[in-house]
Amino acid sequence: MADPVLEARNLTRRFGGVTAVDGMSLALAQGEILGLIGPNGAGKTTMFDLLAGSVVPTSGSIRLMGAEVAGEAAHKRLNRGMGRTFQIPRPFPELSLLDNMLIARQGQTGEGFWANFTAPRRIAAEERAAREKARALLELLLLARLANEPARVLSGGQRKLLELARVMMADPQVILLDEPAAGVNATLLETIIDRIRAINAQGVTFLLIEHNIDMVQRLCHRVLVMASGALLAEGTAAEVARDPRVIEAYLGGAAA
Ligand SMILES: Nc1ncnc2c1ncn2[C@@H]1O[C@H](COP(=O)(O)OP(=O)(O)OP(=O)(O)O)[C@@H](O)[C@H]1O
Repeated sequence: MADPVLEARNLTRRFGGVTAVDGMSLALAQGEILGLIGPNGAGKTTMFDLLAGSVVPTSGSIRLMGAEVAGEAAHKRLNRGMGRTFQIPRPFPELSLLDNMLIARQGQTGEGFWANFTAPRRIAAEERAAREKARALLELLLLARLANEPARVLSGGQRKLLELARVMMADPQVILLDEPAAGVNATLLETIIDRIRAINAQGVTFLLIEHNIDMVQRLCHRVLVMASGALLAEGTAAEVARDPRVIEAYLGGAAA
């Protein structure tokens, strides 16, 4: 693969005596939607946390847009152009959607104490631009009519949309999605699939871990299957679904 945006090589993570991720490698091509699936306990969440920076690898390398980031904190990866969502989004419940969006903003001039005195006009212009961007993203994620409502009124699926909008405030080139279908009703699931496609069409690359195979089949260009901390199979959703090793891994997991 030419210049992957994100590449993990031989990643291993041990927790005491348990090897959750065991020499796993993957590469994410610019513009693709890659799915990461596997039976319970396969190591998907740990792999995701390693890529996102919330867990440090025991060994191995992670390159983001060519730079080694394995030892770097999650917020630094956001500055480098990679954002993540959480399986259970936790917006500030009493703040409006718009304010939740503005809080997600990073590195604005107004954050520096002296800037308030030395560059008031620049700060005002930045705030106006951020507000416009937040409104445009709420529009893109179909939440514009709720912009001034407190986040607590949102359903599980709408929270996922808000979280995606918040991540987009940082203009990421890569977004890691942690179970975007979990806790989402069928109608909103369609909206989420449609919006991920729309964002992907703008050039954003996605990696998602997901148990909802229907969503994976419809969304992902390519799928990796993990089992026992390592890569078991790779292909389109249809290819991996008929792979006997994959069927065996899922059945084995179900029987355990
Ligand atoms: N913090 C931890 N401490 C000890 N063991 C852990 C820890 N995190 C994960 N594990 C173990 O590592 C293995 C992989 O877990 P992980 O959660 O990554 O799998 P998963 O594929 O995401 O599973 P699921 O689909 O059930 O969420 C499991 O055996 C799990 O018990």
